Amino acid sequence: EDGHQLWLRKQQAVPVKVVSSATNSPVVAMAKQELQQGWRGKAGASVSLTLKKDKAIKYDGFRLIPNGVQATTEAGLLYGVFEMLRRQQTGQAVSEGLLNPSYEHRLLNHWDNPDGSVERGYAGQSIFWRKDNALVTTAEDKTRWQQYARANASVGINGAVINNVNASQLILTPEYLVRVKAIADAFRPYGVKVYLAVKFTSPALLGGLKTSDPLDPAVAAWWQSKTKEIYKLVPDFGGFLVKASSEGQPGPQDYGRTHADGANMLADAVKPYGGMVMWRAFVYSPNDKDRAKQAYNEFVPLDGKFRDNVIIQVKNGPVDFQPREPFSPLFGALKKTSVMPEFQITQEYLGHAIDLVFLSTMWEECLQSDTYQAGTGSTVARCTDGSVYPQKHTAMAGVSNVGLDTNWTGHDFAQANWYAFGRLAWNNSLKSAQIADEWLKLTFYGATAPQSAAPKYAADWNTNFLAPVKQMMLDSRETAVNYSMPLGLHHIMSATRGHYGPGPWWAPPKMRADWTPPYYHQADSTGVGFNRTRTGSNAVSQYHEPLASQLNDPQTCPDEYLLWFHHLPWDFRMKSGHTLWEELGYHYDKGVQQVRQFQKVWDKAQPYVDAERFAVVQYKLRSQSGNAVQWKDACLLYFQQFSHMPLPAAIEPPASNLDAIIANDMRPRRQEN
Ligand SMILES: CO[C@H]1[C@H](O)[C@@H](O)[C@H](O)O[C@@H]1C(=O)O
Repeated sequence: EDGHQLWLRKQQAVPVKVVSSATNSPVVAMAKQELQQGWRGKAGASVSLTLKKDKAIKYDGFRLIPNGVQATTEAGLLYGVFEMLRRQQTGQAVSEGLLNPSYEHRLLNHWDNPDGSVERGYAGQSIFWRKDNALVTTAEDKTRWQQYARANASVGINGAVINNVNASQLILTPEYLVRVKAIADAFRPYGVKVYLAVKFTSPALLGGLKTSDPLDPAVAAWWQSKTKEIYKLVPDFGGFLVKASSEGQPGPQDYGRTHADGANMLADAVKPYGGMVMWRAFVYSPNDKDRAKQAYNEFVPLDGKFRDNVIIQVKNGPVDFQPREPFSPLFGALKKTSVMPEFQITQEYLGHAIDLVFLSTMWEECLQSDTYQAGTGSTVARCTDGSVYPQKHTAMAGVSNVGLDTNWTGHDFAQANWYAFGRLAWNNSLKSAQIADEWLKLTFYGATAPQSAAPKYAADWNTNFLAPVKQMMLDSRETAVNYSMPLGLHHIMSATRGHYGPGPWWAPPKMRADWTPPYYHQADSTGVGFNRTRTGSNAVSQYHEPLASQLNDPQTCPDEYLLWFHHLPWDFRMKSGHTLWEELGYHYDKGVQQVRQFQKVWDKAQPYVDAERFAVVQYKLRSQSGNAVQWKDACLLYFQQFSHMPLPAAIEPPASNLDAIIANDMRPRRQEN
């Protein structure tokens, strides 16, 4: 029951009078309802909701004023109400102040397919689409979409792309568009807009055209009429998201055109309605053998060539949502083009719905990385929110982890990642510690005791639950890096188990060369790591100075990125004084020890958590602990074949041998990349 309600649990609210000068639109009505359901301030207080011109308020931001909220948009009022309630529920003062969002568009991307499956989804089937093209909207669908939209609104998320970027043309058929409209109708009172991912060859596939060449007038006309059809059903439709010329998806390059040609053609179609095009930079291109360099090479020459309602959507790192990557150099490269970060909330490479990993620290690390685009302080956050170079539009996207599971996200703690994404999209300088603190209080405070419990409960809860569990969350991502891909290792996960668990040894036959080991780790008797320095692929040159030189030199490259940028001998002397080989061993071992520590923390948390969630999380931590051992043993034994060195005596000896581990990994399974 509690888990189902996410961080929005039923409150023991007290009466409140709401005074509003705003017309009673659906959004304003929702703001009132939330106040009445959740008010924990002074009983009988009166709260005003005021719509008023105010130059200091940006986008759908708001002001907290004495006893009320003031905004320029209805959504701003709703966000202001949620902010007041959050503060009441987490014991913070509801002081006055101006709160503006960092980004204009704060979106979830759902990789949901028309058949109800979710690509890289670990929380059950899609909440939007069902098997067998069942497109009739049920009362249950509607309720679920409303709950989903409400959760989004409570953290400021104002848009959702409701289908997979590996898009099917089906989504644009009249039958599917009817359901798109139903979803948009359910979202609207919460200020959440619907967007669609589109397949570039839809004009040929659906419209029967001979080509989908973006410069062909008939193709542009097809998109214009399709766009008109969509806006007729969904007048506030947000726009299109496109994955083009990547992983088998068609794109403008199939017709000898550029990404700009493709994006602009779609941008022109949605422009009259105020729509946006989010064009992904996650491309594969023959422009360089080093995959990490390709997006930059592809898009930098196009800077300034995009319409002003196009945003280039860039994954946080240059390869692919690995447990740790340096930031994508594109963030610091585009000056005349709007650029936005894409984070992955679903844990494709971070233990699916089994491992407890709080991703906020990873996103914070990326947002706070300095690109030096316009001198010191040009962080990724500032390069994307328009503070370094002005951007016509700003946005942030997160690949959602939501599915039909009763707790929405598979792992109870994965709810925190949805929450954290929203909070960071609203305020890109928030600290993960604050986000974890809020989420834990909202989600768990009083779960096993009435919330009005004696002060003693509050004190005990803070010491025995909040402090240790928060620390566990804050340490969890580094822990996952330690037991899976420390020191800059990347893309060494299993090819047979959907990227879960270790697999530095093998890829299915005929797999792309850049997915086939040892492409990413380059382990041999001379050492390990990918040489991206000036003597190697020279990916370092895509970064600005002084960072480029810092990364280029193994003596100054941070340990976290060492093997991302360098191929180093096994006996390379680390800053710690250990050899590289020893250091690897210590990191893997530390990761294992850390998960065991998490198990202890959670065991002690038992009195404060309802039995069901306690047991499930406990069980998952046990699996995670076993999986961490597997990662450690597999990777150390595998790399030892090349290092020919003994493992440090202080680390736990492997529990299994390499042959057995590999045999287990290669057990026939459905092959996935
Ligand atoms: C939607 O496809 C995904 C693919 O499943 C995933 O393995 C990879 O990380 O990224 C792709 C992308 O981001 O487009």
